[in-house]
Amino acid sequence: MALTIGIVGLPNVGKSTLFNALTRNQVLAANYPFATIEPNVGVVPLPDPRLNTLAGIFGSERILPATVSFVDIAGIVKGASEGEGLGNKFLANIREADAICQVTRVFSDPDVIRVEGSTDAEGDIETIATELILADLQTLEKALPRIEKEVKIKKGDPALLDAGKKAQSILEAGTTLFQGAKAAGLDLAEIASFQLMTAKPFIYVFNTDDAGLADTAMQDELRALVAPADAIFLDAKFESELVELEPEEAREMLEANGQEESGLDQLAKVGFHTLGLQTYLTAGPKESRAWTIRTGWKAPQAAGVIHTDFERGFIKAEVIGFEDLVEAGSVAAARSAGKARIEGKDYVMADGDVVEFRFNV
Ligand SMILES: Nc1ncnc2c1ncn2[C@@H]1O[C@H](COP(=O)(O)OP(=O)(O)OP(=O)(O)O)[C@@H](O)[C@H]1O
Ligand SMILES: [Mg+2]
Repeated sequence: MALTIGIVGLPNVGKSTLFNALTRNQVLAANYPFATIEPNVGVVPLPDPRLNTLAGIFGSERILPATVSFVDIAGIVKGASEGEGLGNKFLANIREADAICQVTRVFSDPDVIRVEGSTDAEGDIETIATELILADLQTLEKALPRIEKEVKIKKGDPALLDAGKKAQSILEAGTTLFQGAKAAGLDLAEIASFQLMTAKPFIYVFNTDDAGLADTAMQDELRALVAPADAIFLDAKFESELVELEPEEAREMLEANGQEESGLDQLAKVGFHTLGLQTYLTAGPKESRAWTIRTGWKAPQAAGVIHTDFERGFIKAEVIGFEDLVEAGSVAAARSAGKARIEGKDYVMADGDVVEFRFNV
């Protein structure tokens, strides 16, 4: 499962700077609006120290972490739905994303230009939300009449039409679908095929500076503003410098800055949390590898991520919890300590399960 996160925000707020830090890339990040025109896509391995431990136990030749793709697009301005700035057609590049990461400026550097109409974080968040709502409305205005016609000649799905109309009225009231669906009795799964932007889970990244990282009162305020969505506070410029350093140096820099973990690692974790994802692990002499699944998935479904044959021919799984395996020191020792469990098709996977699937082909 390739997890994709689309990055949105006003122009010149640090989206590409964040993207570069995330992907160790060198796309143009510059102090003028609309530096980004064409989208940038980058794949980021998800840091997981458990894989190094497993590779040690199994003598694995290589490590394959789970990955997250990030898509950095142009900035959106007020009126984008009517063609202001670069318009909003470029949003198509994040239609298929699993989640949206909204970058909001809270750093104060007066040398970095704010686009017209941008004043504070709250106003900026509202501008972006409004433009995404308008873009979704445009999508529905195109799609619904077509479905309506199909339904009339008994070719379309009336339930889809109903769900689409419900979505339309939520959006017309100025609410994002993610926030408004539940109260309106709309199941987001029913409108998945429209690929609406505001139906996706949101993660808010507040791009700040040293002063902001230390200002917990400001952080609490912004966190409350976007709750129940997750909020992350990081200095994208600092993060992009951090990734240039050797890991040891980077750790020292972080410590000197009073941070336990880089903003990027936080973002990866929060992304997983927001999307209800977790990883399970496989290991052997060839490779130690992490696999991304949804929380609550059962063993056969999890096996299907490796290969569809694994799901179809699933017999059972031998499962050892990561901590148990480390404590025992080897699979054989874990087995004799009774820590290796044979699980059937109804087993609900836990994060950090080390698994070997048995299947028929
Ligand atoms: N935390 C920060 N503190 C100070 N300056 C920053 C910070 N983050 C980014 N910047 C600066 O802000 C400017 C704009 O950054 P960037 O190009 O990443 O923005 P963007 O959102 O991608 O803009 P666009 O929509 O035009 O592509 C750059 O000069 C960058 O160095
Ligand atoms: Mg950019």
